[in-house]
Amino acid sequence: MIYGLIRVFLAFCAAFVVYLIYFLIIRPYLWRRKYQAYSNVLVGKKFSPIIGDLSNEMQCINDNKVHYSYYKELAQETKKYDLKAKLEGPESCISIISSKALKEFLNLQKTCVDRYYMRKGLAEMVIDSIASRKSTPDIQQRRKNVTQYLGLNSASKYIPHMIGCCEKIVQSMIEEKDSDIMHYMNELTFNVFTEVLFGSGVEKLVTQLYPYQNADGTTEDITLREILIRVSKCYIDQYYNPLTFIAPFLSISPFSSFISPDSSYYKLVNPYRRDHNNLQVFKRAIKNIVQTSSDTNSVGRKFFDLPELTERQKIDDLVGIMIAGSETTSHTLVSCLYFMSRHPETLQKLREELNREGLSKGEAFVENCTLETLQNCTYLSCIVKETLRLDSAVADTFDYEPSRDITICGVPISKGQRIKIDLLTNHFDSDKWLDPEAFIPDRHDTESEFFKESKEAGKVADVYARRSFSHGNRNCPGQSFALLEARIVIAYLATHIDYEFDLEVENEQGVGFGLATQFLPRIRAKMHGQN
Ligand code: HEM
Repeated sequence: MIYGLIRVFLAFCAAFVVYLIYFLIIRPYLWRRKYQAYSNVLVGKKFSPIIGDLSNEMQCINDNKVHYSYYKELAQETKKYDLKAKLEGPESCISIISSKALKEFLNLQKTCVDRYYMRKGLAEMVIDSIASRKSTPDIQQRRKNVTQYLGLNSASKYIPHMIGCCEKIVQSMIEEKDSDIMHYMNELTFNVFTEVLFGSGVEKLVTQLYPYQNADGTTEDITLREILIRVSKCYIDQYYNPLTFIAPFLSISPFSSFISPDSSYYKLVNPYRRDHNNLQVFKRAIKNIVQTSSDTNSVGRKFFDLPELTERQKIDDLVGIMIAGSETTSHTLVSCLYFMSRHPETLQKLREELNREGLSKGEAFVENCTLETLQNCTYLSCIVKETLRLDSAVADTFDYEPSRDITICGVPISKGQRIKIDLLTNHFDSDKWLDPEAFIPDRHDTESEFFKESKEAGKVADVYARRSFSHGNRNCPGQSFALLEARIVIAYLATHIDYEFDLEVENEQGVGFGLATQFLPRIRAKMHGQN
């Protein structure tokens, strides 16, 4: 009997080893070889089992510095191709690079390309949200709700609230003198969102402390904002954790594709179990905030009152928006401040424009900051656009998949293959942008000298050369909100503070503040115009 059991156990171990060899080495190797045959597909120079082509990303994260800089470095080489065949760990992914490939991809979206049901990284945090689901009519309706509640016209009523959030942050930054700017921008975008989503009177609730389990087993009481930042970072780390790819059954149920995702939470070991528990603390608190908020007109309440959605869908849509909207915007703000600090002439020019439009320090700012005034501030828009071009918060989109075998630019792509849109390479394409690595906001102003110079040099950026918010029927529905918020915050900070970044950071080449960056620069801020 005992020998029988040992034999079964050994047979199981042998089968697992064979599975690992096939899954980690043979399958990725064969996939890579398939695409090496196509001259318009970029395939990594060397085959690295297990980590695949993630080595660049991992190196950047481990070096605790420059993020996405490898996209810039490789852009001139990458842009020669239509597609990139990339191994993310042992998992394969096709990246859409050229404008031609993107056009074909968007065309296929109309018939047979849709979201891939992603169970890793940030998507795993909100598996019942819009972002992880196929484009069924109800998902399209849920996307419309986001644009309707947070689109430009609806969002403009939050301008006074956004300014109020800026006032508080500036006060704290000046009091602290030497401050962690990422932390402050996170706090700012989080505060903006909480009031927009949960209405007035939630401040007490969002400053309340909640238990958070640390990796060392201790429990700490922290705010919801801090939980969201930490949990998001943990889920990004899960994405790069080899266990997530090698043994997915440790983190999600093997039956999740067959049964309702509602029953698929299946966290066997840490960090998956711990991260999941912390996330549930956050979600329960969000539900409680919406249900107990006295403001029945809040966006959160509107989401909650939609009768056709399950409670999980409602919560995941809300939390999804908080993740998609607050971290991306805060990282963009840090980037923008950083570029203006490196190029003081741009900050000076911006201040002159704001001054002309009556946006100066104090009450004048509050009085004059309207949608119309902001729309007159061309240079302000250019600064935000140029920041998004040079340092997009995300390097590629969520995943897509075809429902049948397809070809893009003559390259066959099998049914179910993960596909993403590369969002950065085109931003550094020297055929489309003059001096692409430089921070030149004027390039986005069709009236500017630099724009004319670019045109004369034959560099004209087509619509697909700007990709920060992606394209197609699953692009970012929060674009207007993000751009409005970024313009208000940058205008407010430019008129209210003088600031300096750490010299060490200022002198670093290729600095970036994309989502998984480990860069936490400090700035010294004082009231604008004071000694
Ligand atoms: C600078 C700020 C932002 C950037 C750079 C950004 C970028 C993106 C990108 C690249 C995607 C993926 C699109 C795709 O898969 O093709 C996305 C999706 C999404 N974003 Fe944003 N975003 C930002 C701000 C916001 C804001 C403020 C909101 C909410 C108001 C938001 C809500 C969403 C949602 C809900 C999705 C999923 C859309 C879907 O799957 O249909 N984002 N965003």
